[in-house]
Amino acid sequence: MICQRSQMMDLPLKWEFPGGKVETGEDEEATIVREIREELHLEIAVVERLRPVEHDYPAFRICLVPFIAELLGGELLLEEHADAKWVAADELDRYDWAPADVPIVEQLRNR
Ligand SMILES: Nc1nc2c([nH]c(=O)n2[C@H]2C[C@H](O)[C@@H](COP(=O)(O)OP(=O)(O)OP(=O)(O)O)O2)c(=O)[nH]1
Repeated sequence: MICQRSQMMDLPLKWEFPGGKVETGEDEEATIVREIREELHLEIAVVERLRPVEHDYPAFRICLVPFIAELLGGELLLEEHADAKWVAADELDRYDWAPADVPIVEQLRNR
């Protein structure tokens, strides 16, 4: 699943993999499960951790930790994003990605 950031967010209208920042005391897997629940109203189970990617934006550096997850349930409701789509791995390069995501798109396309 790919999501389009809203006009109100940083990196407006760029596509990303849904997620968010780790909170104090939380591990990375708990973060992705919580963020997907909060942002999309979906329940997931983590299946695999992919290679993390570091990226320098003009104002900050980010480390993105990508996961493959299984969808367990829920009804999709977009709390923050402008759009969400299910796309095949070979369609990922048609979207205008947040720059930090480009190496993750490559990892997925090469699997
Ligand atoms: N979730 C997510 N964020 C990404 C991706 N690529 C990318 O550059 N980012 C950037 C955008 C943001 O600057 C940052 C994630 O912050 P966020 O605003 O989504 O996190 P959050 O939901 O925890 O929000 P907040 O607590 O700061 O309001 O990472 C991506 O694929 N997914």
